[in-house]
Amino acid sequence: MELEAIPGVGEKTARALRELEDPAATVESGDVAAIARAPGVNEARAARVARGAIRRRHDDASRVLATDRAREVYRDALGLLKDRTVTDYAEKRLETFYPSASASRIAEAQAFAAAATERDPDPAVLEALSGVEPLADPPTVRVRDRCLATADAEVYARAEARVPELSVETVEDTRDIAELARSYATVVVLDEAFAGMDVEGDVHVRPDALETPAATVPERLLAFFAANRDRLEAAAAVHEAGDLDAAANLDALRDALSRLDDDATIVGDAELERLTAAVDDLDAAVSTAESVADDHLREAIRERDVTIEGTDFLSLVEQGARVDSLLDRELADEYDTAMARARDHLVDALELAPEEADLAERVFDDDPSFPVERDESAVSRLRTELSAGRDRRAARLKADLAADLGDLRGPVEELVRDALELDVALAIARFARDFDCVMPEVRDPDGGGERPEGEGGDGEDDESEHGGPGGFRLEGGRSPLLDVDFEAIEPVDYAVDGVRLLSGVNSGGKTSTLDLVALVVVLAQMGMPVPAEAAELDRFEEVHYYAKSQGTLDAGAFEATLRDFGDLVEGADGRLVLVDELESITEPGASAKIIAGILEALDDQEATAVFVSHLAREIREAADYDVAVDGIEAVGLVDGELRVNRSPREGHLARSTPELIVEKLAEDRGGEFYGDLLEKF
Ligand SMILES: Nc1ncnc2c1ncn2[C@@H]1O[C@H](COP(=O)(O)OP(=O)(O)OP(=O)(O)O)[C@@H](O)[C@H]1O
Repeated sequence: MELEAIPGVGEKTARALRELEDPAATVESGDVAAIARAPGVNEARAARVARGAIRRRHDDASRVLATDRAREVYRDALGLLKDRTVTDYAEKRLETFYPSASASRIAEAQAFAAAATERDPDPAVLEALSGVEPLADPPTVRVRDRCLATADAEVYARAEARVPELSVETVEDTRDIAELARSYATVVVLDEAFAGMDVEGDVHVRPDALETPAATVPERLLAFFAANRDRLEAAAAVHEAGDLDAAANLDALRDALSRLDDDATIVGDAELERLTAAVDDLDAAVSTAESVADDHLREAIRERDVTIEGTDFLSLVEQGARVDSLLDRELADEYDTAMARARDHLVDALELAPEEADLAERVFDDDPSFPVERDESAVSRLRTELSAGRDRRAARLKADLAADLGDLRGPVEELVRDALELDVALAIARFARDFDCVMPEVRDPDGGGERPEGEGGDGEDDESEHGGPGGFRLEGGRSPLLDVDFEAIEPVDYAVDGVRLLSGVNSGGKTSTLDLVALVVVLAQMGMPVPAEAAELDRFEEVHYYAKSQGTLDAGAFEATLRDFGDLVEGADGRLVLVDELESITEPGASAKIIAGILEALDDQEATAVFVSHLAREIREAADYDVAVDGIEAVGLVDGELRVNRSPREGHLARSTPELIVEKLAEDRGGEFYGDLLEKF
């Protein structure tokens, strides 16, 4: 796949993405964390790349969010979903859901969301999710006791790239290899040509060494698992808490992790621990053994009467002869016992194995002396033997563990990804539960689906080819973005096909209705469930939502706004237009005319539009066609408070707040003035 063909991926990003192991598959996977492993690509950029890949897959060039307010609603919708994630990953991954005009993309996202809403957001799973993060690549470990050797320049370059942990050395002949074997504990020769050579030391000819990194540098796998231990354990806990099928064998994973220390060394092997301790404690144990022998001899000498013959005494005095000979003669048995005790101490303290004990024997020789003296060269031989044993054991255990971890490497990647994706699904599930959502029906505007049925619609043309204006139908919609507790929100029913004016009392909920419609449409085209009892809508190409302007515009801003609407009415088919009190941009008379003109143009194009306005009557008069007006009705004034029916009534011009107040005064007070006033409405 040409990475540059993905919308939003330039040359630089493509170059970074090519550093990934399998760029095309990674980008297609939508795995934001995996994409973000490309150098210099942060998670926000990764989400954009994933979105671009989705667009490309669905040949989706749509830009549904056509205005600032529409984009704001999308951000709010996304925010509601993101608020329900546990991991940063899920937050970013949710950004790959965007309102689309592509039927296949919406269907794909709906399938994901529908499966997600089946999930049970179990608190134990959510708790476990808090420890899950994308797997990290630890920094390269340098291994200094092993090297790679080759005579081939190409192999050299490949080795440097593939196994950065080891030094790569150039060799020409076996002499060079023998030289290396003196500086490194292990030499791995990469060229077949050297097979069968006879070189002293730990030298292996392994032409496949670059293809089998687990065997060549087990440290790499160990470091990876050690660095990711917490994440792996958390991902395992998520699967267990949720009773989910795990991509990796969790027992095998736990067993492998229990053999691995945080610094990527081996733990839990008694033999390795014994050998490590023996090397570390060797000097101290030899000193203690000397003391044990000395104590014994000191005790023996103290309790012994020694008779020295005159000649011996003379030779002691005259020739400086050592007292050892005396010891040898007089205390031979005691000396043997002292030596035996010293050796026993060494064997016991260091827990030496029989073949090591043989070497320990030689640390204390049979030449009598007091104080007892160790044989340094024997100590050094013992140390070399123990260290070599320890290193051999560690290397074997590392290789064994790396082999086990190698089998788990792919599966744990999936295990963690599944846990993170579960967080995405659970966020959607929680959103759907928290706001009593339903999966909307998103219809193909060019036919196929049913037409929206407005209030009073007879549904007779249900089977007909879908032509004419588009629309939406909402039942029991409740916007979580309203400034009211969700439980206190009154459900709204509203069905629109074509162009409508929405009238209504002040604070009746007109703006809130536009917000609800925009939110439902944006969520629906993201493929998400929507906060309603039932919802169906045409798939809109663009959503143009204009919020109420703050006061009258000056001439320049007014002209700019008019130009916006000029572009709008000349735009593409399949638009949803939501406009809140456009009249506030200029004086009421002019506003009514302008709005009427825009409505006419939109009606001609069979767009779907809702214009909130207090000038419904004036607009209707100014328009050259019969403008449909819906109304949010006041049911009455109770204790000075308006009671409203939040669901707009179709074909009904709602009475305004002033009219209601005049009516109330006419009723309460009577008299000609209020009666005449009322008649003017
Ligand atoms: N469905 C609803 N359920 C509960 N309260 C609502 C609902 N819709 C609106 N409200 C309340 O009414 C308030 C006013 O709503 P909104 O701003 O939508 O009215 P409006 O008709 O646009 O008012 P205005 O004519 O002054 O612009 C909201 O802030 C909210 O508190």
